[in-house]
Amino acid sequence: MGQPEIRVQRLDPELPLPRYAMPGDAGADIVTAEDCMLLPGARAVLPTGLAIALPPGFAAFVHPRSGLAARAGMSLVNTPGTIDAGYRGELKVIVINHDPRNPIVLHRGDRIAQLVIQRVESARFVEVDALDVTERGAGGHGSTGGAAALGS
Ligand SMILES: O=c1ccn([C@H]2C[C@H](O)[C@@H](COP(=O)(O)OP(=O)(O)OP(=O)(O)O)O2)c(=O)[nH]1
Ligand SMILES: [Mg+2]
Repeated sequence: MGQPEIRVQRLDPELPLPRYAMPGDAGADIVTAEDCMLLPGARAVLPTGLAIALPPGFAAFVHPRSGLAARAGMSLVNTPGTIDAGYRGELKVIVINHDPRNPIVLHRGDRIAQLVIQRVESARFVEVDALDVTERGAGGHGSTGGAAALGS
């Protein structure tokens, strides 16, 4: 399959297009258009200066960056954020500071998240009276065991 082409509008012409840091990367980095200081536990909705037109049958997912997560405790509230194919508004990133002690300072132009472009299915939801029988059945939420014990 060829590389899909995605039209991007720079709402803020000084900021870069989404960019894969290395060839073959899954995530293309996107930046914040605004400075921001996140106190411990705080969140913010950050503009990116980008709008995109995904082709039908695609979605983009806004994922955290592991470096910022490991170094500073930053994540996204709704990770991964879902960008619908029909959305033409500005891409926003909903960041959160999970560090219990230290604030996180972000500057305009900092790479704060990464966009993963994926093909997705649009399903038909068909109502039935009963579902087919499977080995798992209704077991979930740790039903197969092996979960780490909670600390006391
Ligand atoms: O991290 C995100 C998540 C979503 N969006 C935009 C694109 C997406 O297509 C739209 C709606 O997102 P979602 O469906 O997750 O939010 P909702 O609360 O269900 O809003 P809506 O009722 O508009 O669908 O908001 C972003 O810019 N960033
Ligand atoms: Mg929605």
